[in-house]
Amino acid sequence: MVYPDDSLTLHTDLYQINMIYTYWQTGIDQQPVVFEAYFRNKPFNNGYVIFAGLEHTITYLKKIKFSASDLDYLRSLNLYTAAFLEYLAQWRFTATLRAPHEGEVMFDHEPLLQVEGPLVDAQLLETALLNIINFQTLIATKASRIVSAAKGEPLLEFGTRRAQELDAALWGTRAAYIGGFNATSNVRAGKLFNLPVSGTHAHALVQAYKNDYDAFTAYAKTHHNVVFLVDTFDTLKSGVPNAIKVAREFGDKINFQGVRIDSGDMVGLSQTIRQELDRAGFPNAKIYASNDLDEYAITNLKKQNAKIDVWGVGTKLITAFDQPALGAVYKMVSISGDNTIKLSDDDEKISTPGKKQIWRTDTGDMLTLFDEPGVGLPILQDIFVHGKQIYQIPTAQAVQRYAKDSLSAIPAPFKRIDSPEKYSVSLSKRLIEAKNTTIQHVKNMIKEF
Ligand SMILES: Nc1ncnc2c1ncn2[C@@H]1O[C@H](COP(=O)(O)OP(=O)(O)OP(=O)(O)O)[C@@H](O)[C@H]1O
Ligand SMILES: O=P(O)(O)OC[C@H]1O[C@H](OP(=O)(O)OP(=O)(O)O)[C@H](O)[C@@H]1O
Ligand SMILES: O=C(O)c1cccnc1
Repeated sequence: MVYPDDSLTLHTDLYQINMIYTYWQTGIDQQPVVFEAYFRNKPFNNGYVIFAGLEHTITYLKKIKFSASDLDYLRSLNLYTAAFLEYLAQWRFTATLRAPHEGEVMFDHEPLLQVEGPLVDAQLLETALLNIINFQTLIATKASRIVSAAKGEPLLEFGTRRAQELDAALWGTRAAYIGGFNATSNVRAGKLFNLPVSGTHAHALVQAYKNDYDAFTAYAKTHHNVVFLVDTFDTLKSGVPNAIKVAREFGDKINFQGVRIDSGDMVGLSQTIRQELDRAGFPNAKIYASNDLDEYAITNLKKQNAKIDVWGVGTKLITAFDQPALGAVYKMVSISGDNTIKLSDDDEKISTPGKKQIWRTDTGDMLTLFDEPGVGLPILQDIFVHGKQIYQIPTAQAVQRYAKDSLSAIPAPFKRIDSPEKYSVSLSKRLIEAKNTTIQHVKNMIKEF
């Protein structure tokens, strides 16, 4: 079924709407609250994350309201009164959203998003906000690790065919770009986000012409800046010699860029291919490689002195193969000016109450109460104020640059992809006091009950 007025407003869990119904019936839906999103464990045992998802968050919030078909659908559930549906029809987003710059380096327990406003607004948004930032931050972080392993060599994002459906491919490749990838093979992502697009050709081209020579010749006749895929039948006996033959025959006409290998022993093959290309007079031709690559495979291949210049990475990046979810949660930290907390037997899971700010200094980050004076750079900034967008979305290029600069300000030991040192994130004295007071307060409440 396609609804002409479909919206993302119902992209939420049913329980959010059920809670809003209760808040509304009991008259607390407009109480001022603050919710914050944060994660407890850094993914991939990495030392940091790259915050991503802000652009999608903004486009989601800009359009959020219940459409006629949204309301018809809710009516069909027979869970709510007509008066409540009318209330939803009139509802508009009026909260304030704070977030770090997209591309900012962030750490566990730091607010990635802060929503301040009516309880109804903050509650409705939880699911979609977490859905967006959990995925994109995860992929940008994975990309950043792969970029670190490639040590400045170009990285192409090839993951669309293996991504978890269309949206994940699209926003995932943008996140990969923020994390430092140079280009994507996804043409729609190129169009929508103005990302550089790039690509070679597949085995099908060689199969279609039945042999390497005819395939490369046909491709060379129709393209400039060509990269030939040389491993369809036999890399060294057919693919590489025919690539060289065609490159020589076409000369300047095709601006031969190099060859891609996608199977076999990438170390031995790349070393031999390098010698062959050099000997044939193509010392500037590059060797592209792809095939289940990630930061570990790239590190391993480099250690073995593989002669690879350009890395194509798909599946393991776009699916965050070794850790498919970032566990950011979204917790209420204050209601009607009172700090509030979620207790747990597990100390790690006790939330830190109060609306917060993050301050970055040379010696680490400090979380303070929002209005407390801090030292260093404040990380959370206003994105929407009372429902109005005040932050302009930068270009993807600017976000990528921001991520690079943000990362270069963090000392190397915290950025190792293997066993990084733990970056210091501390709580201010006032925040610790607020936490202890709130815990004591809740314990007294339980005792009285
Ligand atoms: N010399 C090497 N050292 C370490 N890893 C390598 C080396 N050569 C290839 N790899 C990596 O090993 C993995 C396994 O490759 P595998 O042998 O399954 O591929 P293949 O059989 O050659 O190709 P395919 O099955 O895709 O046609 C790939 O991720 C590849 O990038
Ligand atoms: O390996 P990835 O990191 O996911 O990169 C994308 C892969 O997509 C293509 O393969 P294709 O779908 O043709 O399958 P293949 O594995 O048989 O080459 C390409 O040749 C890469 O191998
Ligand atoms: O352009 C390529 O080489 C490419 C694109 C998508 C997937 N694998 C390879």
